[in-house]
Amino acid sequence: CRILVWRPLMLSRKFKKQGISGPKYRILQGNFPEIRKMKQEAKLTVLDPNSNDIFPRVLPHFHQWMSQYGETFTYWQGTEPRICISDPEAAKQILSNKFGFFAKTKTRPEVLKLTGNGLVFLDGLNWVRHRRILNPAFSMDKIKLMTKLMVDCTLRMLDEWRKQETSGKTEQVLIMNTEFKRLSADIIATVAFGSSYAEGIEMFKSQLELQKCCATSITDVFIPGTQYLPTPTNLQIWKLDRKVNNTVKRIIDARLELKAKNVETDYGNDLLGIMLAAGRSNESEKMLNIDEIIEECKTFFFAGHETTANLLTWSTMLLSLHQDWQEKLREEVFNECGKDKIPDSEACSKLKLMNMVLMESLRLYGPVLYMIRTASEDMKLESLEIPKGTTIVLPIVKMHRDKAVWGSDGNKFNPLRFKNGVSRAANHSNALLAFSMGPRACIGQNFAMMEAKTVLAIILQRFRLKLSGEYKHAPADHVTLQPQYGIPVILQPIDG
Ligand code: HEM
Repeated sequence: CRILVWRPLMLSRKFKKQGISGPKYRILQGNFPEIRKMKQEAKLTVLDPNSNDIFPRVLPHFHQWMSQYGETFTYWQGTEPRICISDPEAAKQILSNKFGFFAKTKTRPEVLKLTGNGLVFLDGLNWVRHRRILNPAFSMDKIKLMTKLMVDCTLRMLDEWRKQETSGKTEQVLIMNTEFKRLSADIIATVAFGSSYAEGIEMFKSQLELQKCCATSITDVFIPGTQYLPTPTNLQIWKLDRKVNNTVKRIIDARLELKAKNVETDYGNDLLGIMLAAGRSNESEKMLNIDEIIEECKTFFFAGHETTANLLTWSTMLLSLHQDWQEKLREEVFNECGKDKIPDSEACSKLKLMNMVLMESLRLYGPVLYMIRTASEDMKLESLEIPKGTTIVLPIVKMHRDKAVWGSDGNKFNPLRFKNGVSRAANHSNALLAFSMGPRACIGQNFAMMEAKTVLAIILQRFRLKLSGEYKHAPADHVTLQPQYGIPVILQPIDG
């Protein structure tokens, strides 16, 4: 009674007193029925490829409620009270809070199966311990060493493309989102876990299926306990989870075996090696147990491949659409890396224009659509009083194109806005939240940027890219931002 009726009533009143309202609460369901309906309708639309105004399509419920109730509004995710806030200063206060007052929001069990209960969802001392152990795996020195492996995986993908070429044809059409997902799965499997291409692809396939289950269930009411019922969806989720766990265990066992047979003197200095070494630590604050290692493997596999694949996908779409920028980047790649030399980390760090294009791509088509935090105490946020237990939603898709923050061309593709650095691109220094900010900012940011630059440099050296006439511009919320109908791109060999 308290959760279903009393709390929603009291909280709605508390917010109303502060001049904040939103769609009406419905017992148990909250606003799920409206969210489902609006999302289904939005998915039927197709946008003009030149339009970057994707907010109404991707998060139609937020768009609708903002126009009805104002930029700050409340809504109900089932019985969970949520407040949506788009102000970058408020976002900064939330994300930079070091005392855990804006904690990670508890997530649904099926999402945890997909992402693993690792760094992304941990909180408190557990998070501190994990982050301290894992940080060294992502130092710039380590990432530079990883670049060579990233190159090898990319060249392997190009070999595959060559095999698929139809004889006599110089051009070929590829569905770039699929290609990049496979590639980034291969890269994270090789670079972070030292595993084989086959194992990487197996993880990628199982996680892709799990992601489909999550994308459909996320707008259903969650009743605690139902995750244990043998429903067809749960049976499917359990099966996929078992597959993922088995693959992870095989990868871990292979590494332990190398050490046991004295083929290697330590566990290796990649992410997996660092975690396994922590597994042997005698100091509790430097120690990870085997279950924690398995969960972290799932987390890094998912977070490490899905997001970067999206960055590559949308950047390719934008470069295919903006031929002038494609030419500028190719020229830069030729100047810094040469026409047919394999790019290394040093050359890639000199690609200033490419960096600007990637930032603009992350602004307009960043993989993470919104971030959420829960107030663990009654909190004051600027003039707003946020009651304990309220979930705060930061709608990145909306904030990244806010004309008041980014200027009148907020919806336009203009990489030059980043020419003086990220902090000067808008009228708030933390306006770009693609990698978040503060203590919980993305641990893999440098890794992702190095991977994106390496892969794009190698492709631009060899191909001209053009969008196929089949392309339908339909960015959609599938846990991350995905092209609903894929991104078919025509690749013309440069020397062809
Ligand atoms: C373009 C690529 C990427 C984007 C846009 C991105 C974005 C983000 C964002 C927005 C967060 C904060 C989420 C939140 O607090 O709610 C985050 C956290 C995280 N990311 Fe990334 N990410 C990317 C690539 C990567 C890669 C390559 C890895 C690993 C290899 C990675 C691993 C993580 C982890 C483990 C966290 C949790 C950090 C913590 O809470 O301490 N990400 N990422």
